[in-house]
Amino acid sequence: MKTQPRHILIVDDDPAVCASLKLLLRRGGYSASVVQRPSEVAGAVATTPPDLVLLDMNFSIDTSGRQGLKLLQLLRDSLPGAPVILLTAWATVQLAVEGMKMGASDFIAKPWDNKSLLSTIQTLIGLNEPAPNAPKATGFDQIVGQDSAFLATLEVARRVSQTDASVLILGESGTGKEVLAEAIHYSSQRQGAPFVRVNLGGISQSLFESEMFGHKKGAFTDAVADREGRFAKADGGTIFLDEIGDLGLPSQVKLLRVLQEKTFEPLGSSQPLRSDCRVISATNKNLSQMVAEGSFREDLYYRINLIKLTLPPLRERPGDIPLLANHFLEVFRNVYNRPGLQLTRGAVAWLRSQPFPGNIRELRNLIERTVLVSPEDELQAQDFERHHQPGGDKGAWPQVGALSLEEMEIAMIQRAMKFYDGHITNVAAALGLTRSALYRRLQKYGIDYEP
Ligand SMILES: Nc1ncnc2c1ncn2[C@@H]1O[C@H](COP(=O)(O)OP(=O)(O)OP(=O)(O)O)[C@@H](O)[C@H]1O
Repeated sequence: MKTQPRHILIVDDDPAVCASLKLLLRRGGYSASVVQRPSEVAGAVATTPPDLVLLDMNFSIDTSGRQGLKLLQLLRDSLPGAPVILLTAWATVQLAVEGMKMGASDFIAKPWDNKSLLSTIQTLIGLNEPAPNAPKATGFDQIVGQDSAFLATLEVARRVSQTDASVLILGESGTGKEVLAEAIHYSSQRQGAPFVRVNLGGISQSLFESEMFGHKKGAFTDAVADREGRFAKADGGTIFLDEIGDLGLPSQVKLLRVLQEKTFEPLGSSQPLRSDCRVISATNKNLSQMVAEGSFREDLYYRINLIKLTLPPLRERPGDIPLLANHFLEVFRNVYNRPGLQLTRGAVAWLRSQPFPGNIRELRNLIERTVLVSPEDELQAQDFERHHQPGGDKGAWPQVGALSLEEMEIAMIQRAMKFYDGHITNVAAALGLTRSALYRRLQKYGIDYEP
């Protein structure tokens, strides 16, 4: 059975823009029609309801953009289900933001990039269609969970993995944001190209440009050689912008420009480079609140979240705890070569009852710690209780610069010695050391112990 091509309406008063968009869309397999006068939009929509609308925001009769917003309102009222993409000039990004608030799906700055415009259209139209019976993508195999809200999020992630749509993943620390970003990448067409993770919370403002865009030798005092930035490394693949909520305002504007224009200049070079990379961002911050408070740019917020995926905290899906616990136990059976490892029913019930503020990471770490220090293969509730440090996996690290590595090592050994009442075998196992390596350190740092 041959399916009808999807229909797209172009609303723009510039005949040259209309002609080139129409050609592009037809080549992309869509049917397209054009309306150049605002007064004709309602009629065109009524005659052939489009699946998607491309709407210019800068009509020459009204440079303020009001005309565009009025048309957007009309389209939202008459075609509530059809996505609208706004076409704007770079200088009028604020206008696009207003449009997004009124329900537009995305905005594209003129001059647009053909490939990314087609990919945005494909994504938005695809989201409105029933789920395809495509085989499940392999990148998702390692993701465990049955909770219905969680599965709904995974389903959207699976669908968008096949597109180049920008994705924003929200969720508390340890809920699996990075795992999900990787799954999207490894089940996309880009799976053969790099997945480049950047922890934006860990990059100082002064290093942002050199880290992201690279630099030429001599661009600044320490630039002793050319250096490739993260955007160049991610070319053809996916860039994962982790902790994007921690990015300072001056860096936000630099990032927005690259995402908008898909080009960047390494420091010390005037030669712009192109990066064809898919952008996935993540944060545990409340970005919309940050936008309201002015600490996160609204235009950047809309640029990165064509698709927003929210991962629930583990305490909201306690039914998944037994599944995850058994999954991790299987991992550690293999890693530590202990095929007999088992969880008692009591242990599963106890794990289920815990709030796990550090989410899945905390659960995983607790299981690993308990496996490491328990001589028995059958793990009981008490074994877990003993090694549980509620919230201890979340934010327990000292500030950068507060301690040297050596000081941290000493503090950790002292803590473990106290925790196990000086029981050397347990302390060594908990720290991942052999007994003799632990003795060497105890002597080196002058920590008291009973031989
Ligand atoms: N659904 C899941 N199934 C199996 N393992 C998971 C799942 N979600 C998370 N994990 C595991 O939990 C740990 C934490 O996950 P991840 O690093 O993706 O979290 P995060 O949300 O990115 O955390 P942060 O915000 O602190 O960077 C990892 O070891 C990961 O393998």
